[in-house]
Amino acid sequence: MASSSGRDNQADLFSVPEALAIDTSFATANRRNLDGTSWLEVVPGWLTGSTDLFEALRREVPWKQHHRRMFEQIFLEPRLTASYRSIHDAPHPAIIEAAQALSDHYGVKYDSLWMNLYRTEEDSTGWHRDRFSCRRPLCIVPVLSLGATRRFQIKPRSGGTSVNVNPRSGDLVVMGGRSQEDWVHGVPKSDAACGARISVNFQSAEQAHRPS
Ligand SMILES: O=C(O)CCC(=O)C(=O)O
Ligand SMILES: [Fe+2]
Repeated sequence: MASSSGRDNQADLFSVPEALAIDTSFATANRRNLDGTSWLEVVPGWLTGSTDLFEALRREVPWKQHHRRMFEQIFLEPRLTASYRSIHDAPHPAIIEAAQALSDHYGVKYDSLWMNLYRTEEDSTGWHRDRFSCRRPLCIVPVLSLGATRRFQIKPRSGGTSVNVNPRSGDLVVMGGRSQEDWVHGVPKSDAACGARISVNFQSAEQAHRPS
């Protein structure tokens, strides 16, 4: 009897959702230089309890699919997006806490958000620079991944092989230095079936030269 109730307790323990928490020490941060002036940092497990945050954002954010004009043609973007011009309107308190931790750590005031919802492996973001949110040569752009693991790629604007990372739910990917000037990044479609992924891009008026 004792052992079977012990087992039950253990099963209960494992089903308890992890509390939402941010590693404000950035202890797992791993920075690599892309070249002499650009860098990419990955912080595995930066946010714990990310599944709850993923579910809340998926449910509560007013996701929309937008058209985009490219080469005189109009495309429906292969993903859903949402933007929050003020961090104070963020759809979950953990996002505000995350922005504060990022601002403290990277010395950039993150005050607005851009989010992507990749519904399935068919959704993607093409190669691009964050031109409108980064108008100064040196920028630091943190991107928090939630939900399914997808490939994030970055390659020199002038051509060359890409650096690939596969951020898991709760991992942070940070582009820094001249990476928005000299590099392009994207999230390609996946060959393997997968669930939904949300990426939260932290933006800053000071990097966009916008009055905050
Ligand atoms: O989903 C990602 O990891 C990156 C998204 C991105 O680069 C963007 O929205 O500008
Ligand atoms: Fe981007």
